Amino acid sequence: HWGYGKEDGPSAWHRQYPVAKGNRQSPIDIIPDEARRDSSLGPIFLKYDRCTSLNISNNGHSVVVEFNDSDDRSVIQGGPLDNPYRLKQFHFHWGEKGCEGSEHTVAGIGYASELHLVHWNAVKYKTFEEAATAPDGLAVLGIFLELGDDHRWLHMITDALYMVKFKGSSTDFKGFNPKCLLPSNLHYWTYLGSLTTPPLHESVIWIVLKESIVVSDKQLGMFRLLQFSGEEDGRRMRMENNFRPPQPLKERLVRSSN
Ligand SMILES: COc1cc(C[n+]2ccc3cc(OS(N)(=O)=O)ccc3c2)cc(OC)c1OC
Ligand SMILES: [Zn+2]
Repeated sequence: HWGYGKEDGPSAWHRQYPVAKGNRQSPIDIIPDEARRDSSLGPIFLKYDRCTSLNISNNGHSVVVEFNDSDDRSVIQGGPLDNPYRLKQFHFHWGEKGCEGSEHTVAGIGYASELHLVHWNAVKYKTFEEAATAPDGLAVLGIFLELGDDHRWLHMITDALYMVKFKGSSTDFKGFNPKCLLPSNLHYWTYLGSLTTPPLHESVIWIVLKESIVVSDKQLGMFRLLQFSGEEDGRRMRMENNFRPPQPLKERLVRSSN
């Protein structure tokens, strides 16, 4: 199975997932000076007020909070999107030290972590699975985390991590609204890309926020208490460095909101 180690990590994924060498892979290094400012790109709107979080779980690659996506109660819309996309889950990627851990980089600079809010096009497709294989099926909002003071709301997630320490563990996680994890400014870069983990489907409209949020090293350190491995697995494998490095931009254009 795939992972982030030497043998099963990102450089080996192409063997089982040949699309890893495709033309619209993610993440990428975003170069602000080369992004095209596009006046037709309006603001994005995050309508999360009626969102319903369900559970938090450890899937052996990250910690994931899933939402009820049976109707349009929580959606992202506007910006490069032709219609609303439904929030399905969010998860994080992080490193073992503060200078790397994000998946996207900005002019070669990495952040300590990156939050992905995964949405799917329920107008055109019947299920997440179907959308996940369509070129306009998913919209993932990427938010950079940098180190500084404690984030005032992140404790709501880090306080629950001890309950999902091992791969395959899950627990109720109701009443969490990810709006509290957004930066004050929603200016963004956008480009066409892929899932950053296997199956690496080239089905993602990426929206990466320019402004990062600030979390403390103590808070991020709590994520490193998670394990890649299951409770019964002999070898303990601390969950860290679960990020894919930037992929070739190929013929793509990165656009910038105003
Ligand atoms: C619920 O069924 C699925 C769950 C998942 C779970 N999943 C796997 C990998 C993912 C990678 C993601 O990539 S990222 N890091 O770019 O956000 C986002 C959501 C993901 C969700 C994937 C599927 O097919 C792609 C599924 O349909 C079979
Ligand atoms: Zn991700």
